[in-house]
Amino acid sequence: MFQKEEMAANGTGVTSPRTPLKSILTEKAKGIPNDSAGTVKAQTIEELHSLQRKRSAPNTPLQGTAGAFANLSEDERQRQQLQSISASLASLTRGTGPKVIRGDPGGGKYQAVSHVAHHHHHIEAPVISVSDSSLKFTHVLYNLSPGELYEQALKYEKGSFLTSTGALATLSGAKTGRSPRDKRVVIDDTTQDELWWGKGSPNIEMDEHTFMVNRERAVDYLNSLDKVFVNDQFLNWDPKNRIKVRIVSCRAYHSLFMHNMCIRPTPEELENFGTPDFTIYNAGQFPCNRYTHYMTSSTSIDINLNRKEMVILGTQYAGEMKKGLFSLMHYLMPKRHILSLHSGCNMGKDGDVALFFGLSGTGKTTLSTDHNRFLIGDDEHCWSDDCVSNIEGGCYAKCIDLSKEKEPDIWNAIKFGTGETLSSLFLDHLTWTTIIVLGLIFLPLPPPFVSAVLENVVFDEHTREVDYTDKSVTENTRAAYPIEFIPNAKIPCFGPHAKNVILLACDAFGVLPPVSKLSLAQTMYHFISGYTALVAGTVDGIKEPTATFSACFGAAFLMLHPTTYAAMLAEKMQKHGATGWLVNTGWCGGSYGSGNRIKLPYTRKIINAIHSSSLLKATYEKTEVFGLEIPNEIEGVPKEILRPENAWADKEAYKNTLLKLAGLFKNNFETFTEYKIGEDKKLTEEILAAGPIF
Ligand SMILES: Nc1ncnc2c1ncn2[C@@H]1O[C@H](COP(=O)(O)OP(=O)(O)OP(=O)(O)O)[C@@H](O)[C@H]1O
Ligand SMILES: O=C([O-])CC(=O)C(=O)O
Ligand SMILES: [Ca+2]
Ligand SMILES: [Mn+2]
Repeated sequence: MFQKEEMAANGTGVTSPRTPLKSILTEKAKGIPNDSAGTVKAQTIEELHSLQRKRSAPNTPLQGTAGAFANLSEDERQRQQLQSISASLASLTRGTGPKVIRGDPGGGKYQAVSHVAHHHHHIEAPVISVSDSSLKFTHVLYNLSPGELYEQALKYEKGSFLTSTGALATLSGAKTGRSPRDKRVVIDDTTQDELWWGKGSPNIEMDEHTFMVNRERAVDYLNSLDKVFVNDQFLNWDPKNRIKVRIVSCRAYHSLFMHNMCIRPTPEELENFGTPDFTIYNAGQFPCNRYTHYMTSSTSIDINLNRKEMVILGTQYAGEMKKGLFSLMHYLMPKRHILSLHSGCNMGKDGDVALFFGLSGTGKTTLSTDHNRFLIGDDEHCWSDDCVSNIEGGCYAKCIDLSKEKEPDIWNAIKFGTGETLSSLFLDHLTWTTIIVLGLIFLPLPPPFVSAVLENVVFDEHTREVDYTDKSVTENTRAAYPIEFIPNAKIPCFGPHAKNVILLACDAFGVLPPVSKLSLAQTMYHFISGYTALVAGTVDGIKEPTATFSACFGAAFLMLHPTTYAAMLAEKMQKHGATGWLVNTGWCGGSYGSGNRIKLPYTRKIINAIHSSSLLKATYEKTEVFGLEIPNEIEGVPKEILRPENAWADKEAYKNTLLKLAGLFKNNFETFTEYKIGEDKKLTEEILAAGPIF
């Protein structure tokens, strides 16, 4: 608010010398009370504009709450927060953190809250201004709200636009998918023994020193900017196993993406945030130095588990951050005997939970988002001794050919607005013991304002309507939206143990049946195989479907050997009596090119029959080669598509294709034949026998 003297000022700081004109008599002067609220309490345009925005710091800790810092003044709290961020951004060679200041360098509303922090971290070195970089300020945009991030994006980031539904459309730059070949993991004394290295592993090694070179490059780049975005957020809805993450990035798009995808802390939670468990330095706009050891391109995504850090150089594809954190969870959770899963998850009205495993584009998001069921999450989960919990706070849907009719909930989630939280509705689905065990208290929260980010979509310049069929930028167009945008999301996002484990494969060969019931050994066989025909686009450079095997339906994110996760899954399925299913969401009646992709409404009917247990009661017939149990009928699904050989016109071609695929399975599994799965040798033998026989 302006002071009296400033009110008299004309906005340039100079008091007007003019004598005011004689005022015209108003109604008030005539003795008529003016009860209309029609006049603004401002003397200048600048003052009027200043009235528009009420001073607040929505993401700063609330005053007067009984947190750890409750006795700290607001100033002291802000100072500590800035100190922590300065420490995160510290150059480890110079031994100091940058001078950080809160707010937008462009003169945003936080300018006045600015607070210099020049603090030492790690190494207590004397302050010598060794370079110009230590003289400049880095402005920190800390946990901005979607509205603020919109303004930042629209003002400063080329390719950012408002779409007709209020979602923010952005471009991810040259990369429109992840770059798994450029992912590196630091090998040290611990990780050398703990992690999965070598053939089939996604973990390409990097030494600590090279990591530090890339880290310094990223940190220097970030500090050279006028401003950086900092998000402090959580992973995992299970409060006992929550992980605190800090994401430092240079684009509002990245900050908004992570705001949507990670769990959003309440102001009180933020107050007690403290030191993050893991930090991402996203300097994706800046390339890595190709002269650096291990670099094979200008892109480098580096994870250092010991330092609890990740560095991104040379790619702005936001999915790298999401999946980098998922890799972290694949390391941290098994250490706590919790299984991390690349799966979707939903729950029926009776509390029956289903997991949907599958590689990118096989239908995890599409099929877990089901209007008749409660969504727990669409992509990343943990299965502990207590519950199945979502790791994330948002969903990431493919939106190529998205249609309002086929996927209404996803379509409607691509907006700017408030989410619906139905937390209280779900209380009766969890027993009180579960609630006590989890130590949870549910408080109805006001629905926050949130917003979807649309990546790489094409829209009409004038109407701003998105054309979801347009692949001009990429096939891998995506929408990232907070989970509250799904009307029947189950918040908090966790539920009881899984009853059905659905393995999704998008079979481009068209020989796998649309659905089959699996024995435990078969479930494990197919889980370890992780077959699909990779659908175009998500992994950079792949444009057409090709057969892929990816252990645990997500080898790209595994940190430990696949058998670790497989053994845990087997144990949990056995213990909780879960049934495994293999669902082909890919081709039928012929391979890719001659047959057609199975219609989504049919797949939904199949999934419904699994959920309702009606499929469990069906009669089955075993197929040759893969030995899969196929149901004889499912209501609403044409009988002729249930058995692939009936759907193929050319029976000979079918048989050949089937054998070809079986051969690919066999080849792929060879790597695993020497491993033991779980405690039981019997299970290992059964799994080996559960593959195709020909
Ligand atoms: N029969 C079908 N079953 C499931 N999805 C189908 C089917 N036919 C077409 N699709 C389309 O396939 C895509 C499935 O993508 P989805 O976003 O669900 O992948 P995902 O498994 O969540 O992958 P990612 O891990 O990359 O997010 C959607 O675009 C969906 O419309
Ligand atoms: O990471 C991505 O780009 C999308 C995704 O969920 C996956 O590939 O599994
Ligand atoms: Ca998805
Ligand atoms: Mn995924």
